[in-house]
Amino acid sequence: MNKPLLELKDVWVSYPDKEIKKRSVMSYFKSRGKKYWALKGISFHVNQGEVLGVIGRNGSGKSTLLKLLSGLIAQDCGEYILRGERPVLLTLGVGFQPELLGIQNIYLNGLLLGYTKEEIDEKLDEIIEFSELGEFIYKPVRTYSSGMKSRLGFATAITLDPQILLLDEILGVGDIAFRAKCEAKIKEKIEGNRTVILVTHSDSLLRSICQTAVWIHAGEQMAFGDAKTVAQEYSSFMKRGSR
Ligand SMILES: Nc1ncnc2c1ncn2[C@@H]1O[C@H](COP(=O)(O)OP(=O)(O)OP(=O)(O)O)[C@@H](O)[C@H]1O
Repeated sequence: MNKPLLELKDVWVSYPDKEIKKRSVMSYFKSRGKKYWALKGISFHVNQGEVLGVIGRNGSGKSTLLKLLSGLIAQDCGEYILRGERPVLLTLGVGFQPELLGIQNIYLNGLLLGYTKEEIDEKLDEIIEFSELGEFIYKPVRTYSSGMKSRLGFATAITLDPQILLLDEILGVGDIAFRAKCEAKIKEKIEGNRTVILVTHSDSLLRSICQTAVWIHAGEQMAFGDAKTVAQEYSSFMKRGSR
């Protein structure tokens, strides 16, 4: 059997202590060098062609995990093994220049994701069609709603087809019809042997499109495995209202 495309082994990630700002100047000096651990010992793997869901409450560390996987930040300790191309992170509105037109942002994002102008030219019509933005594609992104930004970002990243796509709550916005279209496109990626890692608050999304899932709570890994089982554990936990 092939080795996983991506593996984390006991990975820890910290930020400078976020409480420092609130304290006095003296306590700032006393606490210099202190760390806030956003991820504490995360271990999981993703195989080629799998869709992995990352679930957890607000502030649990999901975005931090995606930032780590995309190479935006590095772990303090533990191992991150990548046996493929660097994953491409798609977050809502990140990387958009509000004063540029939608179509210019497609090129900007495409280039930032590492594609050439010719590759983007080739896919441009498909991206615009998928986004369903119509004439808005020739308007500045500052005039877009959050749903429209999400359409543009999703259409660009999914059409350019990276080997590993990271989606940060991108499916939580937009109308039901567009969401269904995105889900269908992700399923198409799975059939095309592409790998997707997506962050969500929705256990039903985990059940419908993910094969495996990781549940993170306050930086700690509560579960990793079959998506339906993890979704079940997460929803019972949420119903109990545990903290
Ligand atoms: N740049 C940063 N500096 C300091 N602390 C940070 C930074 N970014 C995130 N954190 C903290 O790390 C923790 C995890 O944040 P993260 O954004 O990864 O959570 P999340 O699960 O994605 O949350 P949400 O669901 O609300 O988007 C939070 O307590 C957050 O305040």
